[in-house]
Parts: sequence; C-alpha cells; structure tokens
Amino acid sequence: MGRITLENVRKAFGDVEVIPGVDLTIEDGEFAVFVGPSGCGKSTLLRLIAGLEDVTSGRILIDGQDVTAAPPARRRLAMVFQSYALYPHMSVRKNIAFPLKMAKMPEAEQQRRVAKAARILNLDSYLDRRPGQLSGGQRQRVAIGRAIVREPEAFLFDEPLSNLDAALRVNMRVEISQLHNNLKTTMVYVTHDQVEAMTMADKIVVLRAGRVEQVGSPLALYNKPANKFVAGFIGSPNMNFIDGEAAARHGAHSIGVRPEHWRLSTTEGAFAGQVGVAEHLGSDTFLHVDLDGGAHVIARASGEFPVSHGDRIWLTPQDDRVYRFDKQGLAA
Ligand SMILES: Nc1ncnc2c1ncn2[C@@H]1O[C@H](COP(=O)(O)OP(=O)(O)OP(=O)(O)O)[C@@H](O)[C@H]1O
Repeated sequence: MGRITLENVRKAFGDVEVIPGVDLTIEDGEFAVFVGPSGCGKSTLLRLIAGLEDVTSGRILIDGQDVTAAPPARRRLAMVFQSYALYPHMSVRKNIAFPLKMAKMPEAEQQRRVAKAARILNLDSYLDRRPGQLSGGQRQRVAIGRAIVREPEAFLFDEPLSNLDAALRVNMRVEISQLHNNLKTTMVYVTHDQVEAMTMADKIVVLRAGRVEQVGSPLALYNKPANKFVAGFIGSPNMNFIDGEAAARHGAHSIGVRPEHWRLSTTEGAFAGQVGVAEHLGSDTFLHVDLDGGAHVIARASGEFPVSHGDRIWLTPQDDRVYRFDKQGLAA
C-alpha cells in the first residue's frame, strides 16, 4: 500500500524558503504528476518524499506511518532519475539486480525478480549487454527495471524522459502508463511538460513558487482551472487572455479562450484581426492572429483552413468556453 501524505511540509535552503507549506495526499495506486515551471520546487518536493532532503517542518506519512525522520532506504520507495545512473561495466542483468544484491537478497530470489522485471519491460534479450550497447530508451527501461525489482510502495520519477528525443519520449510515456496499469503501484512523477502531465496523470498537482495552485484530474484542470496561472499552464498551445473592454463585456477583468475554442470565419465574428503566421499541419491549422486593438491570440482549426499571412479573419469564442478571471486572476 503506497498512500503518501504531506502535512504542512516546508523546506528552506538557508534563508530561502522554497516550499512555503504543502498539504497533499496521493492515494494508493494513484499516478500523481507534479508539474510547474522551472524552479517551482517540483524536484525538491519529490526529494523530500524520497528522504533525499530533510523537511524544515511538517510531516510525511507513507501508509499512515510517519517517515519524516526515516532515511531513504527505510521508506520503501524507488526513485528513477533523468540521468539513468547505470554502472557501465556491469551487464543489464547485474545493473537491475544491484539493489537486491546490496540488500543481500538470496541469489534465486534476485534472479526471479530480474526475470520478472525484464519480462515486463521487454528487456529479456538485452540482459547480457552493457549499458553502452543500448539505446537511450532501453537504458531508461533498465533504470526503471532496477526500481521495479525492489517492489516498492511507490515509484518516484524525476523528469525521467528529459534526455530522450521527441519520438522516444512519446513511446516511453505510453510504456510508463502501461507499467502503471500493470503494476497498479503508486507513482509520483515530476515534469515541466504539461503534455506528459495531461496524458499520464490520474491526479495533477500544479506548483508555482513552491505552492500548490490546484490539484485535480487532467480534464478537471483543463475544464475548470482555479486561476489564470493554471489556465495558462494547462493546454497546448496556451490559453489566450484578453483584458480591457472585451473582457468587461463578459463581466470580468480578464477573459481566456483556448485556441481550440474559437469559431473562425473569413467574413464576420466577435473579434477581427489579421493573420500573422499560419501553420498548416494538415491535421490542424494554427493561426497567430493580431487582433484589431492590439491583442495577439492563437486559434486552432481542425484540419485545413485556407488562409495565409496578411488575411483578415474573424474569431468568435464558443459561448460556454469563455473563462472569466477577476483582478487577482482567480476564476470568476
Ligand atoms: N540544494 C539547494 N540549495 C539551495 N537552493 C536550492 C537547492 N536545491 C534547489 N534549490 C532552489 O529551490 C528552488 C526549487 O528547485 P527545484 O529543483 O525543486 O525546482 P524544479 O521545479 O524541480 O525546477 P526544474 O524544472 O528546473 O528542475 C529553485 O529556486 C532552486 O534554485
């Protein structure tokens, strides 16, 4: 059972308070993703859970047991890092078995667990190779294998896919989701990539400057962002924000419209503007539009939309898809 609870967890490095106070529960079996801009404290929070950093105050519980003062090895968690940290001179088999060997587990049980992890990760035919003879994705699978064999209460992933190219990232993303479906073990995953967060998470925790801005399922955050920060962070391309008179007409200080929620017309609509850049991807068309009055917005049309640089265009937000925000940026 891998339920993780943080109670008013604070962390300061010297005088600098990096985590001003976080309360959070990750349920047993849940896939939780910490997401937020660079420096917001994602890795620090994960390292506090792992026990690699000490909390300044507050408590961390795993399955109701207070582990705040427990060393990493006693927390029954396995961490997978961005750098795979494999031993180059050891075979894949030995790399995966390494934590079990350190724990002086009987050889037969070590081999049973390595074989099981290799099967889950499709590494059977690579067990006798060395890390240098593997691709980046295979190396990351070995690093995950080394975590699996420990049969932890929870897996902690710190940006595990950052070193991989775009296509491989997509594959590994799916593999980690499948792994979670198979193992049903709690996973806590740190990324700055909101697409990874949206596609993998049961629960997303959006962080900003060490504070939790919102916690919810991917679609809850997409559909009902609590504030402008979350609204702008979740969704790709980002939500468009318009202030001033147009927002006042909607009874708000600022309104937000996602690129996919504009109705586009070449003859009429609520906002007129000029196409700056038109990106024709075939599956979608992204239009960067300079609205009359100065705002710059992005509109997405499904499929092909035949306009180009310099054309006039009219945009109308879908009525139920206008997000309203007050002066403080809170959803109104
Ligand atoms: N050992 C340390 N000593 C002092 N400050 C630190 C230390 N570790 C992290 N910080 C600071 O704490 C803040 C949060 O860092 P952290 O690495 O948790 O952010 P992050 O959200 O994971 O960022 P990134 O996505 O860039 O990795 C940053 O301002 C960082 O400079």
